[in-house]
Amino acid sequence: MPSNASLIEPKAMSSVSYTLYYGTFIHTPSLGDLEICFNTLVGVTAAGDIDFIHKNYRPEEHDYQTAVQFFINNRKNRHFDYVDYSQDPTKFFMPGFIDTHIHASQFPNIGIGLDCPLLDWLNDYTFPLENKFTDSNDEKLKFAKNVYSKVIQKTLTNGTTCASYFTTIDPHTTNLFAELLLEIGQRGFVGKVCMDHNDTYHDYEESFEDCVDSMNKIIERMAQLNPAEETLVKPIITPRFAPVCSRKMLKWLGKLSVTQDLPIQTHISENKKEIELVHDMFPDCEDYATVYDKHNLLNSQTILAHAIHLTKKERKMIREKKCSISHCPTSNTFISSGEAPIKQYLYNDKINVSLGTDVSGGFDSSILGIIKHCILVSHHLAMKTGRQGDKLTIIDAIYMATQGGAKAVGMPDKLGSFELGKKFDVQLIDLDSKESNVDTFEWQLPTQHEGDHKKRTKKMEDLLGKWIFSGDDRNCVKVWCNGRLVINKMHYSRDDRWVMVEKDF
Ligand SMILES: O=c1[nH]c(=O)c2nc[nH]c2[nH]1
Ligand SMILES: [Zn+2]
Repeated sequence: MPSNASLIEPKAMSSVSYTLYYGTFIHTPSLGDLEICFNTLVGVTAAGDIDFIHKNYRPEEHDYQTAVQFFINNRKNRHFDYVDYSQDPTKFFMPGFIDTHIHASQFPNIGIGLDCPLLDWLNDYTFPLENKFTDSNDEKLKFAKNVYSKVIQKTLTNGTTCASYFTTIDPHTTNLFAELLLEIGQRGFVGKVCMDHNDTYHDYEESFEDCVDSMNKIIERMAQLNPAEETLVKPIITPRFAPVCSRKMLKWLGKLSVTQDLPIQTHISENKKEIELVHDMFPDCEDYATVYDKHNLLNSQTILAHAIHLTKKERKMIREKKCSISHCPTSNTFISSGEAPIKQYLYNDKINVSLGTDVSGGFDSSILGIIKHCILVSHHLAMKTGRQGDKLTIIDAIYMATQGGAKAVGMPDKLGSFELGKKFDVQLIDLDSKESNVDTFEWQLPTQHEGDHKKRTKKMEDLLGKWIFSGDDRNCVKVWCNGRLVINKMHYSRDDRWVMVEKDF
């Protein structure tokens, strides 16, 4: 938001419903930049677009009635909601989290397979589970529906409003997954896993021809599914990782990305044995990144998960091709893959980095959890290297979880922060929610009447630390996706002080 924001004239709008949100809005509009906006009034259209922002709006200083009147007159619309949390210092709005790497089909395996290295972990735990989604008879559809509904609900209740998912090789249950996203109300990129060369586990692979057929099926189905003029679910081209893909398939997928203008996601350089395997399988390619580049799979719409052991040359290539990295610290720790030097990627190599839960290599489906873990892992890396500069800050982590994620999924102008024209994909945090694990004391709260703005801001920054390190899903009390309220835990709360009124001024 511009710091000298004044009442901004909203665009003409014909819809009958409009919502004004008033309270503290916190975001990281650019890397290293945390903005805490107290007493901010945000207007959201029925289509879920932010079309009005007024920072530091004080009813007692401005003519509040006039401002609301302005809305009504300009819209010929007397019906709107007004939601006010401004009096409560423990409540604040944050952009919804964006999880840029998660395997929906692996949700039942959370917590299973500790310390099993990647290639064994895939054969022992992951491929057998994913294979259960194949053959779409009624039983399989029931199985998939159960798992997929749970993972969407779980991530949404943790504040994830958008995610880039891997499903399995199966197109039918992948389409079912997209339908569930729309029904439950989460924005999603849906990746049918492509793998036609699984040398170590032949039970779970597809032929090249089946892959082509399945991709056509999901592209066609998702084009039908979205509501008019909105893209809430979108296919994402998903070669699983180089070791299980033929050159023919990689080449076809690269071409498909261009002809259909579709994003790409895959894994890269997660584990040292995996890197050796790629060198053996693609001896003509200098490194792992070159394998993808040779097949036209690296561009500004590519998300590369893990990227722990990159060479300098690979980092340069990733930067030049404008790919994004999805950092998955929980998974990298759980299956002992390594510590990625994220601070260097962000600030020295100038690569866009986002966060991924990587369920179920990662055991935590909450991006708030991944924020904690990425900071702690970076501290361990700094202790090992002796470089203080390897430590990630809270601001870095929030950025990766929101605006960095928005860039990674190709929606930097629509998601990730509070700006005019962006979508209202938002979470309401309440540190004082029912059964909250966060303890706050009266003297730690930034109040309206705090004369000193700096002091109030510092107190809010401290509260952010409390939320990140001792908070959890219980503090994420409301979630909106595309302006639609999709999670509401405040129905029965004694402390529910929000008001929703339809006034006739
Ligand atoms: O963490 C991971 N999870 C997976 O499912 C996978 N497949 C290839 N490489 C992978 N890494
Ligand atoms: Zn993964």
